[in-house]
Amino acid sequence: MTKVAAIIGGGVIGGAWAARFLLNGWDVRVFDPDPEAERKIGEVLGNARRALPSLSDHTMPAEGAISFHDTIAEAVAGASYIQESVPERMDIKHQTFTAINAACDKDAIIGSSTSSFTPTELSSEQQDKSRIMVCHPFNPVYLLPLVEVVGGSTAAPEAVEACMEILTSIGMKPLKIEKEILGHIADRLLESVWREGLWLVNDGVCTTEVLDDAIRYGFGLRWAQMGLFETYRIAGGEAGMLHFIGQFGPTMDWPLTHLMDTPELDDTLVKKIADQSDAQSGMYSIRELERIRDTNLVSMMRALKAQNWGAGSVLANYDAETKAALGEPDLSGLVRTVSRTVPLDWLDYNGHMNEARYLQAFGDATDRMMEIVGCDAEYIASGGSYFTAETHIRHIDEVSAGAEITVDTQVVLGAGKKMHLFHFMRASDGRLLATGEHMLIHVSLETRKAAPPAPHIEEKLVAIAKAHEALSVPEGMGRFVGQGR
Ligand SMILES: NC(=O)C1=CN([C@@H]2O[C@H](COP(=O)(O)OP(=O)(O)OC[C@H]3O[C@@H](n4cnc5c(N)ncnc54)[C@H](O)[C@@H]3O)[C@@H](O)[C@H]2O)C=CC1
Ligand SMILES: C[N+](C)(C)CC(=O)CC(=O)[O-]
Repeated sequence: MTKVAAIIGGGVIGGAWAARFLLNGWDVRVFDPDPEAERKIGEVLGNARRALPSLSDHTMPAEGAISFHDTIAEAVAGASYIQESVPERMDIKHQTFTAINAACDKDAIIGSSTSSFTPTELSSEQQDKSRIMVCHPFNPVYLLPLVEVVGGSTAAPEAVEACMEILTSIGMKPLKIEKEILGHIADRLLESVWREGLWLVNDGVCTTEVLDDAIRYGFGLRWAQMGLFETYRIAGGEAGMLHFIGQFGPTMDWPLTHLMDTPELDDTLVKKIADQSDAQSGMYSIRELERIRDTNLVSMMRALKAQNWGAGSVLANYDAETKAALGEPDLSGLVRTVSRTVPLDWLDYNGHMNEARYLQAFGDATDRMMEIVGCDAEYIASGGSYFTAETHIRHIDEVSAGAEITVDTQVVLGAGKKMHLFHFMRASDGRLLATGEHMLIHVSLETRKAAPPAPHIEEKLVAIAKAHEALSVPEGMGRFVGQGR
């Protein structure tokens, strides 16, 4: 059954929530009084379609349908999840929750994007407070996994759990915050850095650009993968956190910060900041800046996925789920071993998928075939595996970021220590993009030498190879470089 989400308020944050749900297969119903809302959300969706599928190594669910509605009552009809993202004003939030509560399904989860308010404040005018909670996301919501989920003393624990499950299923990392407090956790941290930044620009210590450089060339990279405490533990050397605090604790009493003090945001300071920001980034439109940000985030998060670390482990778990949803492959004909989108970081200076990525996709296809025959992580840990001995790739057609590609695999030979595979890579319109022919040899990981596979693996491989004898010999098999066409 199609799942339905309602998005109430479709600005910067609501539009990106809409994209996150839609691209995860949910139908999305939007209410926003802004006559330009549909255009703006359309543009955010365009950027999300370009970036989000890049994070996964498997095809995402088919996109849901988006619709725009004239009232909150219409938008929330039939929705099991409702996300409020109206302006950060308590009067508007209260009116919105009243309208939502009057019309929504009685067991629908209602999340608020509020960056400051607590669930107790948000639900204070509602009879039923049990399904209203803070679900505070981070911009861009369609890429960044974190959502601070705060049920406070008003939301029902089972509603909070149900909410966390939904957010996990759309590839997010719901972080349950047990104690409600203004600004939750992350914005309290961000605000102290923001406040200090305003002072440094106000006092003429640096420009907006120098300040941003101080973050992105240094501690920003550390924070992205280890946060604050783990980073400082390492900074304490072998003695760790105790030594770190021993050494730097006393500096906390030095006048290094303005903390609660804010410079007066008068016209002069606002103009100074806006002018410096224009000089720094005014050559790009906001949509261009979003695309630059998204490409960088995708590359960084994919790097973390390869390490199964931090934000990357959320992606790895999401991929495991999408892969499991594919079910068991049919082995009687060509076997589907890869189905994915070409990610943004696979492009090169020619504006198409780089040659090395063809091998990466074929390598993934081989890994999948190994898994199918039983050479999975558990078997490899027991000491057996396959090594690739020879590869021949033909680059037949080009493909660009965002394109859907598949790899189908023929087992040419699967007897003894040998596994001879022939991969066909195709675009979604059926174009043959490349072929990959690979000879793999089973090895003992102890001796690092050729060795027979376990009987259950050879049996399965032989059975697939036998079934594939009915397929025609792959065109191009056994070709050599320079051979005429
Ligand atoms: N911009 C950010 O970086 C973040 C914002 N948030 C939170 O998200 C919420 C929305 O903020 P933004 O998207 O930045 O604001 P925004 O100004 O971009 O969008 C607000 C949207 O709400 C619509 N709106 C106004 N009155 C409405 C009503 N009565 N019913 C429905 N829609 C209405 C507006 O037309 C606009 O499209 C706030 O609670 C904010 O604290 C959370 C995380 C990050
Ligand atoms: C500026 N802000 C407080 C609304 C920012 C956030 O709430 C989170 C973010 O995305 O930075």
